Amino acid sequence: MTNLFLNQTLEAKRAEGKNLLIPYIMAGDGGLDILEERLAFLEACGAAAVELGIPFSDPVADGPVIQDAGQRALAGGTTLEGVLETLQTFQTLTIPVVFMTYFNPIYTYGIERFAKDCASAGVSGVIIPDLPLEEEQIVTDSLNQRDISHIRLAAMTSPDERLTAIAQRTEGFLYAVSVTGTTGARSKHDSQVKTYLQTLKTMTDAPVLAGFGISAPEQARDLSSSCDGVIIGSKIVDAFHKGETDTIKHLIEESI
Ligand SMILES: O=P(O)(O)OC[C@@H](O)[C@@H](O)c1c[nH]c2ccccc12
Repeated sequence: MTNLFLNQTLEAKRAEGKNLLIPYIMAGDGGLDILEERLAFLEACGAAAVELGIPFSDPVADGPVIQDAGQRALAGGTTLEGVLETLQTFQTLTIPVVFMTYFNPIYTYGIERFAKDCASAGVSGVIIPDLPLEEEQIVTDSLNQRDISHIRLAAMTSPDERLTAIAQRTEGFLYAVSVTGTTGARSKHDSQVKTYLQTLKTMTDAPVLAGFGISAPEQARDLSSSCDGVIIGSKIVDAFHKGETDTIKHLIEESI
């Protein structure tokens, strides 16, 4: 089963006529003791869900801002175990949290144990950027048994046939990677991005969110007009690190 809390929350925001906005933050950047406060802040700003990164030593798809945040989190002693334990201590999560983690930390932790602990920590979904469709079943089955959604990523370079398979299998939402390359703010997107987003919309009933390279409300609204919303990482990670919470509030409020 897919995660109802995530599905219903996204649906409710869409029914209000809002664009979906999912901020990415790195767990443990600034310490795990501020995580609860950050989730509450993002929810109050109007975020639909939060994508929580698990720091990893070899983050192949991360750009420099996210890599640095990961290094800070690792230096502060953040582990997958610690993140799960911290989430367990929170009363109830009133905003859906989805993990963004490479496969290696899950494998090391133990796939079954990971699914079980995510469920008891209230994690709604998981994004695993380096797990190809052909290899995913062992993880997907464990997640689905615990009602955790496996959110798939679509790449602009994939042929239509593969995109269709990804779009049909995705749970919760479809993460439409909207650049070729790593994460990080960019000032503009390829003109083909909107066509790609519209094509993905025809392939699935799940919400489609564009991510990578989005850092301004105009950009977010522009891309959202071709799908259901956007994911913003580097800009938000950087603003939290600098203590610029007003920037985050403004960015979210003006994007949705
Ligand atoms: O930072 P950006 O360009 O706003 O992109 C979001 C991104 O950071 C976040 O979703 C993410 C961080 N690491 C990833 C690895 C793969 C896919 C996605 C991610």
